[in-house]
Amino acid sequence: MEVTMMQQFGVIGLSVMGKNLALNIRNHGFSVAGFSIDKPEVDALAKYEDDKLKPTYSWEEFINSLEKPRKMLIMIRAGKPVDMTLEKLTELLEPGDIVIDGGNSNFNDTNRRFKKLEEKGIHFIGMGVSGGEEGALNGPALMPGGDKEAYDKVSPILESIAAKTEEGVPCVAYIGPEASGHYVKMVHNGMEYGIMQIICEVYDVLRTVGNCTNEQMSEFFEKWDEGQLHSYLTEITSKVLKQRDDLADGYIVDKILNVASYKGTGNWMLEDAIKLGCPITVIAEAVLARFASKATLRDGCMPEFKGKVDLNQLITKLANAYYLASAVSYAQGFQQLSMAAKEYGWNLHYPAIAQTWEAGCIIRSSMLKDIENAFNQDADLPNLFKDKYFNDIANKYTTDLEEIVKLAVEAGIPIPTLGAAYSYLKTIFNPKLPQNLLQGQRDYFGAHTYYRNDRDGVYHMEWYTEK
Ligand SMILES: NC(=O)C1=CN([C@@H]2O[C@H](COP(=O)(O)OP(=O)(O)OC[C@H]3O[C@@H](n4cnc5c(N)ncnc54)[C@H](OP(=O)(O)O)[C@@H]3O)[C@@H](O)[C@H]2O)C=CC1
Ligand SMILES: O=C(CO)[C@H](O)[C@H](O)COP(=O)(O)O
Repeated sequence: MEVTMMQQFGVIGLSVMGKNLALNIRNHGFSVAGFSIDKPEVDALAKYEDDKLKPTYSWEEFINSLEKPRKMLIMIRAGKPVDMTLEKLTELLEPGDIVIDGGNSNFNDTNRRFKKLEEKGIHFIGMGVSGGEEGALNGPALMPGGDKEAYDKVSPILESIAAKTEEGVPCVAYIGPEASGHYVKMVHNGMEYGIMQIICEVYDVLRTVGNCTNEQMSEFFEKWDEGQLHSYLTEITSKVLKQRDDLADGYIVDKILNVASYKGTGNWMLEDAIKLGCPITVIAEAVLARFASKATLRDGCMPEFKGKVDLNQLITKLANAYYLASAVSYAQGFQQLSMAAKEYGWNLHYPAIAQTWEAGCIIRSSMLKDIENAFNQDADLPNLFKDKYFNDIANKYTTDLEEIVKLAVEAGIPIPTLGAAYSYLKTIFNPKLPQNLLQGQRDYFGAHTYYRNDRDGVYHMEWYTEK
């Protein structure tokens, strides 16, 4: 009698991410079934079929191939497709089954779906996944949130497929209840937007003020990647800059249209920052810079630097400015996480979150170890720059950031994130902000009241006599 082997895990959606995650799971010794509504995607997976990898061609075949309680990952386009998939799954699943949504879903959607599936006894995990195509296959960073009980049942698979830190720790940690996992991924992506835009501005200063060639810039980023600026984004920037065009002469970076696209996770972070009142200025500028790249009139004069600089000094200052501005992007991300945790009642463990990002993901960098250390020393750190290491780098590098900002202004180069990082640092360490005047204005026109800096209580000034 033929015995049908049941699969330990299932993956729905076999595009770049889903297919590679299915292969990663199989490569780690777990049996996996794959399904997509798109038959060619299943056919592509079928090329790897073996006793641990089963392509399936219908919802029923997929569901019936899974061991109970069923454990599965949805890896499809975020938004309506996820709702449609969950609707189909609720017809077929049983209480106790576990569904993970690994796409970049909006955390508000995840909260809604979590509650809806909970009513049916189905466990729902909203899980951020980072690492792109390559990470999905060889080790992504995973940010699961939802039922802890359900997480414990899938954690052996997740820990096994995740990237590992230098110390061998899997880049996956249970984040917390409800949509906290997708929230953390959203913040990851916001910081990613921030650091990517910072790098673009560094590139702009290098090419305009430093008059550097693509090959030179590529070498600088390569060199930086060997030091404290070591990060995935530094590394790939070096590679992007030196890539030759495959359709014409020259470098591909000079042919790529300079209009930024986005799928919107950074935008969502900004939306929630506004709701929470969180000053994520660098990330906000990075989101807006993508919009601005579409809105530009393109008919003004090109940035031009007429002064003289010592290239070696420029490189050193730029490296320091890049490092410090990246620290601001991370600091703002963690600030939003702590404000969200309070607002939504989540007990987030910041060292574990930093550790999850140390390998496998797009924002991995050597700075994340310093962030992990900072939160290990003080779990309630109100701002990363309160930590000694980050306070020291702010003291050490703010002058260089300031000089880069001045050079960029002199050359007419827009520096929304470098400028925002500078202003943020000048704000958080400033005991003499000018918002006393703003409070006076508000009280003048709207009787909005103000606090005083010399005595307790709430005050209102009779600014003028009624006519
Ligand atoms: N690409 C990346 O680097 C990363 C992506 N992600 C996230 O992972 C998820 C998957 O990403 P990726 O692999 O790039 O693929 P896409 O985001 O391009 O989504 C394509 C997949 O979604 C499926 N799909 C679309 N509509 C439906 C529907 N109505 N019902 C069922 N399936 C549907 C597609 O099937 P069909 O071909 O039939 O349309 C295909 O399998 C997304 O949420 C993405 O944001 C997360 C981290 C990194
Ligand atoms: O999640 C990701 C990386 O971490 C995805 O690549 C995402 O699409 C990036 O965001 P955007 O498309 O808005 O640039």
